Amino acid sequence: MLQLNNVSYRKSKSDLVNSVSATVHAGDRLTIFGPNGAGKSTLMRLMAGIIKSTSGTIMYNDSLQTKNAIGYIPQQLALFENLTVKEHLRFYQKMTGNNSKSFMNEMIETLQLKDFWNKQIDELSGGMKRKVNLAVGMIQQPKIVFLDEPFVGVDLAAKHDMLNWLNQLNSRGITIVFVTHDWQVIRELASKMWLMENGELLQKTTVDEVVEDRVELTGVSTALDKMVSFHRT
Ligand SMILES: Nc1ncnc2c1ncn2[C@@H]1O[C@H](COP(=O)(O)OP(=O)(O)OP(=O)(O)O)[C@@H](O)[C@H]1O
Repeated sequence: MLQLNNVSYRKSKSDLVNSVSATVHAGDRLTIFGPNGAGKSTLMRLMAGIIKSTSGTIMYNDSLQTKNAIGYIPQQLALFENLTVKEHLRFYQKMTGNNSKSFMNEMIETLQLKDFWNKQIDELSGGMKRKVNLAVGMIQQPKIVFLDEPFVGVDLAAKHDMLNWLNQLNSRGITIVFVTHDWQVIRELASKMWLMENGELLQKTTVDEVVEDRVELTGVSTALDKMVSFHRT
């Protein structure tokens, strides 16, 4: 579905992403894992087409070359403080041209947005805003979605709603690529895992292999080794 060939991204004389080659397949549930500053967000932004690689190529298959096929949900909330939840979703619905009532209803239902449907964004808690941020990013019904730390500050109940919906979408074929430091989310949402450090993609593995200690980590820092070992069963 998406293939990276020796992709690098250089800024201020350093390689934030260094010669990454990998493939994302249709239907994947992939997490990119690694310490702060590893280059995870930068790699996702490259894949989502938000920034352009300095060298190397990213090939998208035909299904990703259609309008609205690629979704990106940034870590920074991109919401208008003085619009209500309803106004937000109607606005983005118009912008993306996705008028599917059933999708909108499913989203409202699963994310339980009705509870604060007519509230302005500046009246919402951080966790509620995250739900709206997710809804706004998904309204175009992308074929692949990149989510950067979508669960920061989200309580367990809201997290459950969001995970439930993302898993539903994935079971209908949407490819999910995300970054998080939240291991509970990784266990519930990811199947594949890329381990990243210092701009390099060190290992392509699976969550099961990591938690069951079936992956041999070579050339990783103590920090990454610790981050992985903490979560072994
Ligand atoms: N615009 C920029 N210019 C220069 N350096 C940058 C820029 N954006 C990010 N960086 C640096 O690139 C490196 C990778 O950043 P990135 O945000 O991709 O890492 P990350 O793995 O997502 O980190 P975190 O887990 O903390 O979110 C960091 O060292 C960061 O300081």
